[in-house]
Amino acid sequence: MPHPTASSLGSSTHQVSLPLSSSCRAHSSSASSNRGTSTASPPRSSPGGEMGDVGFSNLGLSGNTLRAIHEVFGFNELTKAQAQVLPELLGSEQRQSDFMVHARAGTGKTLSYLIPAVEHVLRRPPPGVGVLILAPSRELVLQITKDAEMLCTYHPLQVVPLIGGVRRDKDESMLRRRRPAIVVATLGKLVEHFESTSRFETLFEGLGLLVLDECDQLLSEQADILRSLLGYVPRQGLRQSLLLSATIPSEVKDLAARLCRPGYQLLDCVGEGVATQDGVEQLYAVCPGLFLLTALKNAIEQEVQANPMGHKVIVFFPTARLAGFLAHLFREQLKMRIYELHARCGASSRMVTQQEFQQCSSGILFTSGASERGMDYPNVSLVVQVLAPDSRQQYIHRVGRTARGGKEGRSVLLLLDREVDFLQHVSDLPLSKHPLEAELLHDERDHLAIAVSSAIWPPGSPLHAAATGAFASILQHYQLQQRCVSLGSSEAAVDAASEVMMGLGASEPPSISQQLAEELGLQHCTNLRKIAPHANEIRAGGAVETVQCRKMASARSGGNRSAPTQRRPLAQGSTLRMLRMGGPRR
Ligand SMILES: Nc1ncnc2c1ncn2[C@@H]1O[C@H](COP(=O)(O)OP(=O)(O)OP(=O)(O)O)[C@@H](O)[C@H]1O
Repeated sequence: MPHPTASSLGSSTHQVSLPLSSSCRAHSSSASSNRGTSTASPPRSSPGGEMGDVGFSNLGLSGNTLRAIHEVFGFNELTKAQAQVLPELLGSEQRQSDFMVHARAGTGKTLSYLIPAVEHVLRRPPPGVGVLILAPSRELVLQITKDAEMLCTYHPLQVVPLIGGVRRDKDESMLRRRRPAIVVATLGKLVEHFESTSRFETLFEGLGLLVLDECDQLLSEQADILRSLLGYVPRQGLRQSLLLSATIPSEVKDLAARLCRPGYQLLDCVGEGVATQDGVEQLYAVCPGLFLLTALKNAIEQEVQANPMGHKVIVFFPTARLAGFLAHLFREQLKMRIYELHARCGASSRMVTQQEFQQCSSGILFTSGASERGMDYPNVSLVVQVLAPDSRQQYIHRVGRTARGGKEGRSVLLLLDREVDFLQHVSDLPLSKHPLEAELLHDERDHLAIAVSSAIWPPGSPLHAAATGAFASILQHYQLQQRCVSLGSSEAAVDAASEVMMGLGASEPPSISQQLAEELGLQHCTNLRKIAPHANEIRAGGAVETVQCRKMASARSGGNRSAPTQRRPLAQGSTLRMLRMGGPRR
């Protein structure tokens, strides 16, 4: 299929911004969402003070939409953000205007666009798909689909998700069978269909509404692919666009202005106010790399002890490989049950984990980018961020996974001592030093240091391979992604990554391939061990673990890879224990 010319993103329009009152703070219902359960619940009463005073019944919605809001979601009143946004969006079709919505995380943006979307297709039944909703991750697409289906419970409208990891022929048969009015998709999967599936574009000829959820991420990180997509769907003038996010930096406003029709409106529920939701206590602790694991374990432990039956913890890592390695380490070495969800998990396991973590009353999830935006896990009591986030926006979205819907929660940021620069980027947020920082760094009789000693994850073991991949991914993170922390030099990035790995129990920093070192601009770093390319190389999670490397490692450990105690660190004290001597002990 020929590639149509890209349209709207390239054209320029002028922007008319109509900021609303900035008095709209992030208050919403304390009622928990029905996500994660399929049963309808009775209407919930709204908590005084948390909600706006507008009822859904005042919006002039169709009877079946209203019934679903009351009976399936159990909501009566709009959140304050919804009260600002929904009347504008519902009345906008006649005015032919596009909208950008800026409202804090957890304030109900999803229903703010789903309700107008459903009313739109009811008023103007499309020949094919009438509403296309784009979101940056598979998990978010599935969550939005579920909400859309709940909202359509009493309407004969079908919703279909299109995400990576599902075969295209399966998508095609679902589209043929269900004939959806609403499609929710990740950009990559959608463009793949437009490029490869016969007559796919005809489905979208009657598209009247395009929604970009987490628009700043789609516009900045997926701009090229978004531009391709816009070549396939009806032009700007023929459809309405709604763009939403909890973070809309000014450069994104400029990009968005090109996607929207001239005269688009900005509905700003945050204004000059604090960018994070009211109910979240935000703390940070500064840890030497060698104590990172201790701080993480203690932060989780404190939460479990405070809330044995209802602790729900999300731990964010900067990379999928680090999340995977730590999940493995916690399970094997610390015997803790950990949910794991990141880009390196298979598609079906991601779906299962998402559902399980949504439904559990207590649990600990180790994750990375896949969960940081839009995900609505009910009752998350603690969010931990390990290492400095890449950006202010990332920090805000991650914090937004707790204290949603007017509830309360805590967030703890674990920064390396080299990363304190990050705090400048969030100096306007109510983030304070953890009052129990010293306790977080305390490892009773080096219990943890011993437990994670690398002697019991010898070269050749899955944990060793995962550690090698995690190390490479941290280097990649510092060299290519981290925009808020300047470590000063490539050597300092290697030192930071090495320290983290030693803190996680490695007896020495892993090595990476010469090729990867060159790709990351680290080939001249004398503090980095590099392995020359080898014919028998084995890809081990992004780093290259060669047969030669394994032989070397095996030789170092006495030639017997299956004998974990060659270096007897448990008897003599682990490398980590020894390295920590003189560190913050208590
Ligand atoms: N009117 C309402 N009354 C009570 N609860 C609501 C209402 N609207 C939404 N909620 C609930 O509030 C929670 C957060 O809503 P939602 O996921 O739409 O937030 P969001 O603003 O999209 O957040 P994010 O920026 O993280 O994507 C959900 O559990 C949702 O079901």
